[in-house]
Amino acid sequence: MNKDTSRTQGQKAGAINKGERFIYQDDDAIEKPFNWAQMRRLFHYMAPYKKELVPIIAAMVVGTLTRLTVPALFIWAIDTAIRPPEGEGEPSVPLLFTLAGAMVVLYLIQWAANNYRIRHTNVIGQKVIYDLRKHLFSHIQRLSFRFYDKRPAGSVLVRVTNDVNALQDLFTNGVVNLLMDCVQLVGIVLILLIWNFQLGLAVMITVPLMFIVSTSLRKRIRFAWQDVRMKQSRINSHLNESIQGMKVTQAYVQEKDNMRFFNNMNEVNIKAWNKASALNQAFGPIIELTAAVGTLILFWYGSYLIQAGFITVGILVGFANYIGNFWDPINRLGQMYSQLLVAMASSERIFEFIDEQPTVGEAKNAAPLPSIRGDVKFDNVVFEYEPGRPALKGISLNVEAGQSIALVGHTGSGKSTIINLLCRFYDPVEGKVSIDGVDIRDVTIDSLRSQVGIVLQDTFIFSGTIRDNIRYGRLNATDEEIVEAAKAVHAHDFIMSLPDGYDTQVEERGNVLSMGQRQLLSFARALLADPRVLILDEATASIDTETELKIQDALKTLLAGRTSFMIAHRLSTIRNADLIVVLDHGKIVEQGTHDELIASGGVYNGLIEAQYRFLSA
Ligand SMILES: Nc1ncnc2c1ncn2[C@@H]1O[C@H](COP(=O)(O)OP(=O)(O)OP(=O)(O)O)[C@@H](O)[C@H]1O
Repeated sequence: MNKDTSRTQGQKAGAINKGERFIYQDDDAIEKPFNWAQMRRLFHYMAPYKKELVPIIAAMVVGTLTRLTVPALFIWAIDTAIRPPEGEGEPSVPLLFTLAGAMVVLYLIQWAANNYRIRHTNVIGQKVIYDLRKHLFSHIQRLSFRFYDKRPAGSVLVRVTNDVNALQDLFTNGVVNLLMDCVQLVGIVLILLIWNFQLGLAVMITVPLMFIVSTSLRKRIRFAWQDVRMKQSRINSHLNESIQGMKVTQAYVQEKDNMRFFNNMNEVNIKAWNKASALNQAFGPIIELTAAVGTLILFWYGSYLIQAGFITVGILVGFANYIGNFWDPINRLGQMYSQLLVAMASSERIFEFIDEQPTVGEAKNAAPLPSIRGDVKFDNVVFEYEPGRPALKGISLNVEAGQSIALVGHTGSGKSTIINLLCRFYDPVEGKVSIDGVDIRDVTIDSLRSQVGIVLQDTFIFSGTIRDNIRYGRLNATDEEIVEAAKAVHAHDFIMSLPDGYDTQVEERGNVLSMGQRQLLSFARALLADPRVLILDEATASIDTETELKIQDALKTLLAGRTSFMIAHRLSTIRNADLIVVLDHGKIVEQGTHDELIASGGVYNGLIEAQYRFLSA
């Protein structure tokens, strides 16, 4: 069973149980005191709506003032129209009716003002949430691969969805209610103290006591909500992984085990939620008890003051009325405080992402990379994903524009890493990568990546039409250009055989398409983008000879006139390359053409022989 380990910064609460199949690392717990700077930062998102807030605040002030005026009319009615003190006139029914009419008018004004306030704060709240989510998403899109290496997709998802949603209440009505309650409280306190200072103090004597008790609850509530978010994040990470890996789960009949694991997480989540919710609820009874004691004091001390002739009956009724209105905002402020704590926990998690800087940053004076020819140079490049474990150990490579390079080597030898550096998904620890003699760290990332095309082994198909998927290569391409590109890579025929041709809807990841078809689509996408440098991670899955021939032919079209780097698995692709680079444990151990390398009888020759042996076995 999970232990709650989410208390200390940097502490990983990840391991579920020794020997469990899935191990998730929770996000680091973020432990900071309630901090106004962070709240100010959050409220900064409301700044663009300052003007729209003015009439809302005006409505709030009008609503509060009318609410505060009504008890004053009660006192007037009792002390003047119903039971005037001896010698100060007679009871007056017309005055009573006038005052009742005035109260009705005040109630109507209050109703209209509240209506306006609620409707418009909701609209502004939604806009703020929209902006915050947009900011967060656009920021995480810029974050480097290192950021994603460390986090399961589900935990990133939770911050953009759940954590932002958790701020919804705060922005839709919390902020304005907070202001309203503060104004109401200050108003009531002033009125009570002015009417009768002693009685005012006496009924409010319980307030400090309540604050002392509730303060001790605050810290626990904050941690409890933070814990809930972490447990939810863990569920989401698992869910995300389970859905992605559903085929494997079913193929290995792991549903039961998966279910057990999920139940376990679900249970832990419910417990965390119940704990936080119970702590939250504790505020209510504390307020009620304080209110009851306050009322007792009012009637006990108030009766004494009436008897002693210090106050009138009207004042006592007025006090009772105000006191009724006094605990409401205090109760709401207590709840609001919990809401603020929830928002605090979520905003900490959101700002943690927003403050994350891309490790692959853009130099201050980065200029756009001019149109390139396609000369690529690796200059003694050293790289490590994790400190002390170099994945590339001094790679030097000189590639002329238009050359095709095949990267070969055992699994884990560093082929993909070379490509990751060329696209600047990571930066080298030592040495440099340059294109046309320009260090790629000195140019803007957009200008670099828009000239370096990449076709990945696991071709990503987005949900949408086939046409949209090809157009992803160049968004302003015309329909004709799309068809032309598809024809050039032999994708046109299979596309036309689909029910709606280019308008056929494909689901996320393109599950309805075969491996070969997905490859051809990605070739069309790359051809449309027309990059000078093309990177190709060749799919290893064996496909039928006819598709293989089509792919070979499509490749020829795709590679013509470009510098290309291929992580090549097919012998035909490797053989046709201008230069074969053989990697082993992060080092280049051989390079040359196919014939040269075979003749030298080294590592490459061994790899090819092994492949032949495997095929003929
Ligand atoms: N994101 C990562 N974080 C940490 N280490 C990594 C990461 N990606 C790769 N590595 C490590 O870096 C080394 C080189 O990996 P790389 O992916 O470049 O190999 P490869 O030659 O492309 O392998 P394959 O043919 O299996 O795709 C390996 O030891 C691998 O474990």
